[in-house]
Amino acid sequence: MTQTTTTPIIEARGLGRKFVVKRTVFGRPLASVGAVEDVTLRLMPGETLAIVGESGCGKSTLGRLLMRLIRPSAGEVFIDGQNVTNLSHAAMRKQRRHVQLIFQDPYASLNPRMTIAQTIAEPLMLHNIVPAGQRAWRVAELLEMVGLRPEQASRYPHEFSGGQRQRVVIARALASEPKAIICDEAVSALDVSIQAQVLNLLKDLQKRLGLAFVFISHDLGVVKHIADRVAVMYLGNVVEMGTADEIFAVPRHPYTRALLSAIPVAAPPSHQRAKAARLCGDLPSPLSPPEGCRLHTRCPYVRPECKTVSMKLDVEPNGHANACAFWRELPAQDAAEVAREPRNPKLEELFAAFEAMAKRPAQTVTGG
Ligand SMILES: Nc1ncnc2c1ncn2[C@@H]1O[C@H](COP(=O)(O)OP(=O)(O)OP(=O)(O)O)[C@@H](O)[C@H]1O
Repeated sequence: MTQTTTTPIIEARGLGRKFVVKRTVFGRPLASVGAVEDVTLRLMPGETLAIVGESGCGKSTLGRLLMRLIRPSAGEVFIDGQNVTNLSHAAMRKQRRHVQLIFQDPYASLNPRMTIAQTIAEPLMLHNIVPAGQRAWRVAELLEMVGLRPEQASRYPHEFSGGQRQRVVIARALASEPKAIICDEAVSALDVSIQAQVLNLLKDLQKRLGLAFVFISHDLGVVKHIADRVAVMYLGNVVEMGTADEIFAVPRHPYTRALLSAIPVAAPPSHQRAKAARLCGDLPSPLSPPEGCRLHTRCPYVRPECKTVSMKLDVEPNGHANACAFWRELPAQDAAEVAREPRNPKLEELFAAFEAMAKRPAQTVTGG
């Protein structure tokens, strides 16, 4: 079947995943966690969709569902137009070539007994991408693409820094010639300047290869500078989704406002501003999430109806979606206050470096 360029690389329709966390002595499920509930989204070619939210909100589970590493309990996943929800293990292995995953800890995802050349050549062999005689050449080319030197191919992971190891992981992901890469907290463990370099590399690769990214992160400061669109998650649900520009300029959902107001700021927020966006209490247990709107137990704008409303996304004509049934009635000045928050100077530095590097000619990396 010929695909048009408008076919999403990944599409989720009503995707859900429950994990049984307690069973009876006879093995029957007693308690389960709804890690992901009724998520519908699309990743288009060449775009970056960020998935953000607090720890435990279901970001990683959603990432694994999107590449069908785990099976959904509800809904469907399409990769490059093909429904992969119920594909067998073997068929899925072939399809997975199109979507690769990068984790936070590059050391854990590299085999310490394999050289970098062997590591990168593995997917080349597995998917039979280039003939055996051309593999060394392709490994060298991939190393250069991620800013490493071909002569580093014979080294082992422990001989590299954290940033260089993440580059190796990216080279291995690229070896499969994917259409999309899911980056699960891919730069979170790196320090600020190395983060800037790796983010810069990802953006550059996107431009050159037309790659799409799902960028899973708890760090909104980083997301703001890499994402085209953002999906905000709370207790397994997407509560707001829109372009990065809109989400950061006019956050609709109270949870998005709270997340934005939690970005570290240079000056302490005014009492007024902190109150406007502050959530009350702790994150409820995912074992027994609140009925109605999941946020109602913590929302500063809560009203009695919130205990019974559904979490259905209200989609505006421009595609911006948000799950707060009363968002049009929330004080508009609160959104403006949060959107105006000054940013962390350290992050500003990161992005300045980012921009400056984008203007420089490509070079190989000896340090980070
Ligand atoms: N294999 C599993 N078995 C049982 N519960 C799980 C499993 N994987 C995830 N969960 C639960 O599902 C929920 C979502 O977890 P997930 O790791 O997807 O969240 P997250 O937003 O990625 O968090 P973090 O940023 O801390 O990784 C959590 O309550 C978690 O405890």
